[in-house]
Amino acid sequence: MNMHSSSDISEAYIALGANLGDREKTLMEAIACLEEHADITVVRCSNLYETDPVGYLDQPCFVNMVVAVRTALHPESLLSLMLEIELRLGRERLIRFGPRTVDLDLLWIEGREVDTTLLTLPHPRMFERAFVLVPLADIVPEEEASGLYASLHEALDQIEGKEGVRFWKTCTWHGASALSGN
Ligand SMILES: Nc1ncnc2c1ncn2[C@@H]1O[C@H](COP(=O)(O)OP(=O)(O)OP(=O)(O)O)[C@@H](O)[C@H]1O
Ligand SMILES: Nc1nc2c(c(=O)[nH]1)N=C(CO)CN2
Repeated sequence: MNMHSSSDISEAYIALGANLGDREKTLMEAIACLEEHADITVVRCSNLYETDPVGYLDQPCFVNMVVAVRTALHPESLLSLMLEIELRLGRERLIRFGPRTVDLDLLWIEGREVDTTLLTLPHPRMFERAFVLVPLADIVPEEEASGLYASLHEALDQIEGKEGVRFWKTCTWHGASALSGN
């Protein structure tokens, strides 16, 4: 039995990044893993951007994107699923801000502010990062009630480093069947 009523469902934004291996394939696999979960529906995907590394410079360019999901999961459960997906896809934590097969960051959940040792929402560095804001702007609707649209565009107007974020490809995500070939 589904224990969640539709009023428990909120929209969440998740940033994805990869700079090792087949970056696009890994990002599509990460989206498939999210969608596989019974309580998550991926509703929008940004374009894919190739981005210069920020923070730790001696590493390959990243591919970054953002997805919007609708979910009945609590924020902490969503985060632990995201960490599990990173591990499943081969992520190792070696250098802070360093190279990674895949990274999933929980950016924003409508109406939720969290500040615990495991989770901070909104993500504390999201408004400083062009590699997050540019793809996020692809998929946040202007009528977004929470004010995210306004905050994001205000930050985007002022932020430096947008030239390090280059459109690469449109997203080819068309549901899990697209990956399995079914
Ligand atoms: N909003 C959030 N999204 C993802 N992780 C978060 C968030 N808030 C707190 N964390 C915590 O941060 C820890 C480290 O995350 P991670 O290794 O992905 O950091 P990072 O990618 O190196 O740096 P950054 O967080 O700046 O992207 C996670 O284990 C998680 O508990
Ligand atoms: N361009 C880019 N740079 C980064 C990224 C990322 O996803 N893209 N992630 C980091 C770790 O949080 C550190 N630096």
